[in-house]
Amino acid sequence: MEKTDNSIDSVSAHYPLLETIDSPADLRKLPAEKLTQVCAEIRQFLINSLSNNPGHFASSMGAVELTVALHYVFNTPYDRIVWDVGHQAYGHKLLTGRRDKFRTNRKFGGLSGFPNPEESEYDTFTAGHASNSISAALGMAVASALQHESPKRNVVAVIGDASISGGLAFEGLNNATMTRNNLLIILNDNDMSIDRNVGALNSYLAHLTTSKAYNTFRYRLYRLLKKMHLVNDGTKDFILRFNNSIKSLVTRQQNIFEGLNIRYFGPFDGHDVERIVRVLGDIKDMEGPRLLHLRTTKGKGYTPAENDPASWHAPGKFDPQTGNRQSEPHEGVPPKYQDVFGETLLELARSNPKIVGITAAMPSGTSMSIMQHEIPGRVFDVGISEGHAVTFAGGLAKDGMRPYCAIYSSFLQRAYDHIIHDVAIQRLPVTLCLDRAGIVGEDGVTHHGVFDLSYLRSIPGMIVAAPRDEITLRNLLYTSQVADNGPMAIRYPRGKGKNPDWKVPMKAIAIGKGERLQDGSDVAVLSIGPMANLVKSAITKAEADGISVAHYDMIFLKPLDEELLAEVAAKGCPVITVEDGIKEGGLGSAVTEWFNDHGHKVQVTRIGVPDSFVPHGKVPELMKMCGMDADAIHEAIVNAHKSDK
Ligand SMILES: Cc1ncc(C[n+]2csc(CCOP(=O)(O)OP(=O)(O)O)c2C)c(N)n1
Ligand SMILES: CC(=O)[C@@H](O)[C@H](O)COP(=O)(O)O
Ligand SMILES: [Mg+2]
Repeated sequence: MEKTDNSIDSVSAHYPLLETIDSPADLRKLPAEKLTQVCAEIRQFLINSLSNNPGHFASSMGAVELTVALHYVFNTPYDRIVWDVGHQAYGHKLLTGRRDKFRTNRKFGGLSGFPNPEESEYDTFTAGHASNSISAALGMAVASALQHESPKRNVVAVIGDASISGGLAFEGLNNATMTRNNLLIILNDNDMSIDRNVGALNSYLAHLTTSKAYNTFRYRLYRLLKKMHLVNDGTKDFILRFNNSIKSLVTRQQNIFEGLNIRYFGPFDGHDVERIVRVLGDIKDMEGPRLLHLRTTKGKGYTPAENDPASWHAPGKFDPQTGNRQSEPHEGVPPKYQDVFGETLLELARSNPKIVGITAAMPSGTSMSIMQHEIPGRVFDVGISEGHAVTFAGGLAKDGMRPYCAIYSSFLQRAYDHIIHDVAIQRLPVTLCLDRAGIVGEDGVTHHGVFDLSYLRSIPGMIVAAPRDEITLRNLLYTSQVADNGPMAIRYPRGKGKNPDWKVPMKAIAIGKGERLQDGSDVAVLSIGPMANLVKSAITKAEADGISVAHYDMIFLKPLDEELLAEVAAKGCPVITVEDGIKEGGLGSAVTEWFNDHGHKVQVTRIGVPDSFVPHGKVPELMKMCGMDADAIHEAIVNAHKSDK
């Protein structure tokens, strides 16, 4: 495990109460009046630690009180807390025995930046992709009821105001009252996604108020009935309906959750820890699904983050005293791929009025914001709804528009059938722009975009392309709007390219045509995407060893360049395929199948992500671990050459 420079962080600072808490059981020994101090110490710890070893900041800062209250009131880990997305769970990590390891957060071999059941029994479910907590927690609550667990197990889903708008969350809510369960949903409403939160539910939540008088009346009524032993399975529904009618009278609005028969409590101040503890104590033992609505401030307790929560979602290193963030040089530096995408799309949209942009809650992350600023009427932020985003694009394309739908590769996994059913079968000209393709680094196992080549290749009629550099990305984006070729996916990586001078005039690329980058006779390397750069370094080394290597950039995984493959087969030399995706079903598979299907006996070595889930760490560390770095490619060239002799 890598040793971290920890000079100014948590170790040197003093946290008198936090240091006594090695598990939630220690927290529960404290009197409730001490919890405010625990919260303050957690915040200070996060500021000190994350300023030096960066990660997700603002969400965890805003969730401190609810985290402390949950571990204080519930008997974790027996009771389950399911965190949605999981980027707000750093406080939870600190309270559950991982304070001393927090300096390794997001580092290779260190703590995961998200809850991870392999890391701790307190991390009850995989988190990273939004909106799964209600369904997962409901499953756990139902499992507990079916198995008549004793003592009764409480199950809590913690979900943000943006994540609850995802389709999967709605499906969970819809199903929540259909079975016997003891589910509690905590809605952590900070009126923010990563960027501004959007959508009708967001506006609804912003205007949702419940009178104090009503809340007090209901608690008292419930407590009284409980005391009189009148709350049981038979009376529960009646009480709920009675409550709802009173509430409609008092508040003059139908509560959306109560309309679904989920008891609603709130909204309460999510930073008043003692109050949250009291409310949780009151509603903890109620039967049936309940939702507690807490209003919180993203970045709470750190003024720069409160003032600009979007920039402080994951701010990188910063000075804890001033809030100054480490700035990156701009002049003469290669651009980020996302910015090449964003600026090129704007350029194309200026001259093609049919072009529209779609983002699923990631305008900044995908740089769709660039077009959004200049042509807001033609960019749609549809919220966390990758499936809807794709089907919506299908509808737009069906009636004449040219949608560019920019989604992180791993999040697009949520929309697989939408791609097939709502786009590909109808051959609609939707361009899927897959950002963060390949190994992404510190976000880890849930976020690596390594499955897309494989899962898109199997879809009939789908064009699947990956540029090796910024200029090819521009040309592919240009190509996808000049003719109607049906659906096209263009995948590109996280981070920067190589070429500061990328803004050259665009030209169309022939669909399904690769490029010979250099000729050679001993070994042929076929790569796709920016892996071409590593291949180039490996070839330079191999040439120094006296091996003559041909290098082809396939550009398209589908359709395959059959002429190019025939040329390679005719060489009669060993072939190495190189891709930054899972080997099963990707470029290596496609090339092997093609040689086999066309009767060519070619020895193929496949380099790519092995058949396992890749953890978190720096990209070069993970590439090395997967046997995909320049050294591994060089070694494969040398071995292939040897075995051919
Ligand atoms: C399926 C999916 N789409 C997009 C994302 C990227 N993403 C991570 S956090 C986030 C915003 C979450 O907002 P919210 O649920 O309100 O939590 P907050 O950060 O405000 O606490 C988004 C869009 C994701 N993790 N998963
Ligand atoms: C929690 C989440 O899913 C995002 O915040 C993600 O960490 C963003 O990663 P990028 O830094 O690649 O935009
Ligand atoms: Mg939010």
